[in-house]
Amino acid sequence: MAAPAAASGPSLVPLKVRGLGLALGGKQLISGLDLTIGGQGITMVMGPNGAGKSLLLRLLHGLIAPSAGRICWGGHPMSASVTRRQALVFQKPVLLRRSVAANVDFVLRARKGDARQRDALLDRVGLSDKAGQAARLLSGGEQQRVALARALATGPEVLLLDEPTASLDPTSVHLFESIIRDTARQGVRVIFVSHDVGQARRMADDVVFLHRGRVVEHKPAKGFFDQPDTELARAHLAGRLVM
Ligand SMILES: Nc1ncnc2c1ncn2[C@@H]1O[C@H](COP(=O)(O)OP(=O)(O)OP(=O)(O)O)[C@@H](O)[C@H]1O
Repeated sequence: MAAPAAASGPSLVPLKVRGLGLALGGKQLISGLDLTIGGQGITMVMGPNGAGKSLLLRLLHGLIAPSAGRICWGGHPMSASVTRRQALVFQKPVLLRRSVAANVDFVLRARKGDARQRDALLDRVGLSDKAGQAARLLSGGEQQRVALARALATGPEVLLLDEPTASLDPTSVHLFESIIRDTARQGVRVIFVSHDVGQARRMADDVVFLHRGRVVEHKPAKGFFDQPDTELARAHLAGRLVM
């Protein structure tokens, strides 16, 4: 399937997936999945509930091992050194019972980062004024921005996002999206799972549409939204696709 390219910018780590399969609990959840992402811009992953979007992100981040096939990032097969250059943000923020600043410091320390970098990261996610507060007492949107600051603190080449704004209000969503756009412009490959068609339209340079553990379409965003190739994608966009 053709992999699209968007605006010019710093070159991003390419992804090549071939014949990916995953069986769990006796069920074949992903099979024969091929995907090439080599262009610029943000890739949105869409598909109905249970399509395999979260499993695909976990496979791409090396959290689970495939039953078949291979995944190469920048020409390198999955390994600890590949995944160290990636970060994954989940729908529910995973934070330490510490202050906002300490949450970011914890990640930075492993990378020999300093307080100046932490302050810059908190500024980037709009949380400078909350640095001393307990992270777990922040609002959901603020906690998700702490999670994003922690992800960015790792200096990732690849940022994987699994419905990170699903429980945020529109203002928090807007802020989160603008940070992601800036991050992508600065040379980070962003792969973003979302159920929200409006968000996918706002964010996507290309769209990967999954159904039943397979890539059904991978197209530049405009083509996908204006003229999907398949009835499955048309049905999904119209809100009438069931598994
Ligand atoms: N550990 C597991 N063992 C067995 N089945 C699993 C496991 N994890 C996920 N599944 C199944 O795999 C399928 C794909 O799950 P996945 O979470 O990737 O879907 P998704 O596309 O992210 O869905 P949603 O939009 O609802 O979050 C689902 O049918 C799910 O029940």
